[in-house]
Order: sequence, then structure tokens, then C-alpha cells
Amino acid sequence: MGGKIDCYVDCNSPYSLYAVIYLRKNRKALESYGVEVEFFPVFLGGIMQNSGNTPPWKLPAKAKHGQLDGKRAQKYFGVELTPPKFFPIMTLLPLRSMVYIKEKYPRDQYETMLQELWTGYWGDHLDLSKPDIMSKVFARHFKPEEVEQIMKAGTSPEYKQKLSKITGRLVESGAYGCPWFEVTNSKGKTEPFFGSDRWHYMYQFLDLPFQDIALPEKPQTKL
Ligand SMILES: N[C@@H](CCC(=O)N[C@@H](CS)C(=O)NCC(=O)O)C(=O)O
Repeated sequence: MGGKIDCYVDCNSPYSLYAVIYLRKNRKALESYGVEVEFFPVFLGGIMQNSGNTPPWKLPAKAKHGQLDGKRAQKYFGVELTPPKFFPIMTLLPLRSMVYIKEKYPRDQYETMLQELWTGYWGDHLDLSKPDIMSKVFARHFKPEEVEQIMKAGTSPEYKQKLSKITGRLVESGAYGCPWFEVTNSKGKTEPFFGSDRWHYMYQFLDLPFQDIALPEKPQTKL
């Protein structure tokens, strides 16, 4: 056993949040089998454009079904999200800032802030593409001088380049949406997975002794 799950997310994607929630919740169990989990910010707009895909909400049938399926996912993962009127936003600023935070801060602080992007955007309906708003959300978790550094990095050529490198490499490897995963098993083999609903396939690939969804038969009552 052993292995690694690399999970690529963008805060324009609610399903990315479900992946973050799920993997953080199950990390202890995964680590007990030697499976590490790592989250990477990635630019979904760039993935869509460069893979030739289009956002699901642009196709009326997918948009309609997405309303239903989105609600089901929220119920399953225990969150309530409503798309803000200004959805989607340009997520480059929050994502580039998160690349910096990932480098400079402890894992837990980085992952908590990552999750907070959805709270600010989908929960509080804050447009994180706007620097003044984004910095206020960072200010909930970081000291003023840290926020200044984070915002500086988030608009710098260095972090623009870093996010673009992650996105470009992922597209080259075949990504077309978010959440995207690169999973490496104990034999060193890596395979891609798409979606916050593919854990059973990942666990098969990782050779983990997972319990599948169990539907117990309804107990028969004697009259
Ligand atoms: N079935 C997947 C759906 C994930 C999904 O729809 N992701 C969107 C972004 S929120 C996407 O990238 N879609 C690309 C596509 O469906 O081709 C899940 O449950 O996670």
C-alpha cells in the first residue's frame, strides 16, 4: 500500500470544494495506509480553454441537470452554496495568492484558507477577483503585513508564472475539468481521475480495503 492523491481545484468549481472537504475528512484514514494528500490551485478557465472543453453551465441541458445534481452533492457533502449573481469570476488573483500561501505557510493554514475561498465567494457572495475584497477575506486569517505580502505575490509575475505552469502541465496531461486528480499507487503508477464522485475508483487503483456503499435490506417486521 501507500501512494499519493494530488487534487487540483479552482474556487469557481463547487465540486472542487467537495473534493477538498472529502479528502481532508478522510486524510487520517488515507495516511494510515501511507497515502498522502496534496491540494493544488489550478486555473479552470485555462483548463477549459486549452483542452477545448466548455463550462457545463453553458450547455442548457447540463445547466438544468447541474441544478439538480448540485443540490444532491451539497446534501451529500453537508454544505449549502448558492451561486452569486456575478458567477463566474476571474479566479486568477485568489489562485495565484494561494500558490504563494501554499509555499509559505503550514499545510493546515493553507488548506483552511483554501476552503475559505468558497466560503467567501459562494457563502458570503464576495467577488474575490477584486483586490480590495480579496484582501479583506485574507485579513480574516492573516495579519495586515502578511495580507500585504500575499496580495503582492498574487499580482506578481512570479506567481502568475507558477499558476500558469501548474495549469499548463495539467492540460498537457489530459485534464478537462475540476476537481482533477493525479493518483499514484504503491507501484509508482499514476492515473488521472475527474470529479468528487470517483473515490471508489481511486481506492481500487490504490488497492485500499475500502467499504463500498452498503444498502442494508429493510428489516422485515412480523405482524
Ligand atoms: N461528476 C463530477 C462533476 C464535476 C464537475 O461538473 N466539474 C465542473 C466544474 S464545477 C467541470 O469542470 N466540468 C467539466 C466537464 O464536465 O466536462 C463531480 O461530482 O465532481
